[in-house]
Amino acid sequence: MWRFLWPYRAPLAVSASLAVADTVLSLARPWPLSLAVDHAINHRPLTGWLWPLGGVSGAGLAAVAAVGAIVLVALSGVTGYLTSYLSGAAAERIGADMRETVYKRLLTLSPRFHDRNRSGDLVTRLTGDVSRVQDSLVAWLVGAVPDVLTLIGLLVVMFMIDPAMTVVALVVVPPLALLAVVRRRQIKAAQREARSRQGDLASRAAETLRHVRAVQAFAQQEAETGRFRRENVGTVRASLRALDLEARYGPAADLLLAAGSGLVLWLGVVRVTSGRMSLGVLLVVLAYLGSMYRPVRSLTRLASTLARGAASRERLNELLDSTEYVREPERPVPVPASPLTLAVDDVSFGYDAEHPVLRGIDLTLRRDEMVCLVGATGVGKSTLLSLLLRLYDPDSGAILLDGVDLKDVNTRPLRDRISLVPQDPWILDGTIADNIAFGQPFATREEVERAARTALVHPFVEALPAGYDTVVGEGGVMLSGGQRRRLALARALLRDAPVLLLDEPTSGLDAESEHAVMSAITRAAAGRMTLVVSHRLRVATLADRVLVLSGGRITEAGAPAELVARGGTFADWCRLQNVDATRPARHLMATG
Ligand SMILES: Nc1ncnc2c1ncn2[C@@H]1O[C@H](COP(=O)(O)OP(=O)(O)OP(=O)(O)O)[C@@H](O)[C@H]1O
Repeated sequence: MWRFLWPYRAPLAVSASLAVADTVLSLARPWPLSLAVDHAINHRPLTGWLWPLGGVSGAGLAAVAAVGAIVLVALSGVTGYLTSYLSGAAAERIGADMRETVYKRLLTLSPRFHDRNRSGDLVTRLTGDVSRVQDSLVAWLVGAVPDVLTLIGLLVVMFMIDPAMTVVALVVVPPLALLAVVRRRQIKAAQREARSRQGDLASRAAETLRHVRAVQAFAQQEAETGRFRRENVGTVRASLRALDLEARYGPAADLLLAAGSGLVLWLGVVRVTSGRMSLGVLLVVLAYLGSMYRPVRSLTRLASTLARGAASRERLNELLDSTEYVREPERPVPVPASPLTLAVDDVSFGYDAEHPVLRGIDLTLRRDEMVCLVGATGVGKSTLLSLLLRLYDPDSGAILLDGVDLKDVNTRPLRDRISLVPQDPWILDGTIADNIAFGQPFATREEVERAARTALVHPFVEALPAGYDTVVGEGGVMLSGGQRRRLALARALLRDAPVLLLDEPTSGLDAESEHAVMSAITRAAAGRMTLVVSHRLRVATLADRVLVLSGGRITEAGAPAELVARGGTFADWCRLQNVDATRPARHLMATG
């Protein structure tokens, strides 16, 4: 966490200095009282630093004491304001930096990490936990630092006035410290549990709201509300446990402090009555004691805030310290600017060690070639695309772009060479133009429109009142499935990358749209390496080669007509889907 504090060392140092000034002012605050009691009322001689007031009358001394008290409070107000504002502003900025760092890290962490963690919980960490750490920072700066300084100052002055009484007042400190340490540990554990419950609750709410249509279609509102209620109650219970620990802590600390005050009062009265201490000094000592116990008490209360912050800090550190991201090479090799081949060489991969998904896959993709990977659902087709994008690294084997292993290049330039049309076209809540330009933010409107025309987005956009500036809603809710798919295709085309990966590009389209998208793909594939993954075998008729993936291996490979002639699985599937793969469609599509 120190790296977040370091850039704000100047304002933090200024506010710490002001806190010292505030401490000095608060140490001076009881002295006007002593001046009034011992000198204005009891007419004790004015010695030491009070000699300039030698000739002043009793009433005059009382007025000096009153004005002094007001000036001290006013100055203290100014330093207090500046300390609060400067440290609070620094904490806000530190919080913003922290949020940005956590967000950046979340975007870097590999899909493996995101597969394990629920997005609602991650959002809770990004917002709620960062705020709590920020609160604890403010508490440190505005609370702990001035309190500790005040305490040290008070102890020094009290020790100078009366060492024995100071030692008596300090008797309660060791049990208080023990109480703080034990309670802090318990509160932190309870707060961690509460935060994790809150994260789960946010995840459930986010997931349900994202799929609210399904919830309504299956009439599950009641059931979902019930499930939410149970988790909500669990969250409240966890928070109450933490609250209970925090609430018990205050009175226990107060009791210890009261015991200390009682002892000092008794000793002070004995000393005043035996003439070893003036009443004014006793009043100052008691005022100091009150002032001393205030920071001690607020420090004990602070322990709860800090424990809460510590629990959140642990949750953030889990993200910041996570090493679950695709490693960038130490000495990266440049990525070929316009590669000619993409080769998968004996690649095996599984999401976990026990369940291999791909075993010994070999495939080569050449420029201006379209390869179609077909296979049953869940066989690992999309997984292979993820490996080509280096979202995961293969367990064995290598993927080579013009002979360069993907592990030896930086991910950013590698992904710049690849355009992906994902199976589930991801649409963000913005305009159609924003969505098309997502991977190419500086594209001109002409370039956006050109990609939109190729991907057959233009015809339906023209019919919309705001055209390319139409806002499509969260997840593209205002578009049909087919429109979303075409939008994703336009986005991929705009990137103008040498490698084009298409995951089920024609699923969910009617025959006419399928034909149109196939013709768009044909035009987009010109001069590129294109790998299409599909169930729909009509799209396979576009390909130069078809690969059949079965049981994690490639079991058939060849031109579509060749595979039909061989009479294997592909031929059977073509028969089932009523597709004639003996006539290559790519040439027909390209010529319109
Ligand atoms: N993130 C993941 N974590 C664990 N297992 C996964 C993950 N993604 C996919 N799988 C599993 O890996 C296997 C291959 O999944 P993949 O999505 O690659 O199949 P697919 O051939 O693309 O299927 P479909 O045609 O239905 O899209 C499946 O058994 C799936 O359950």
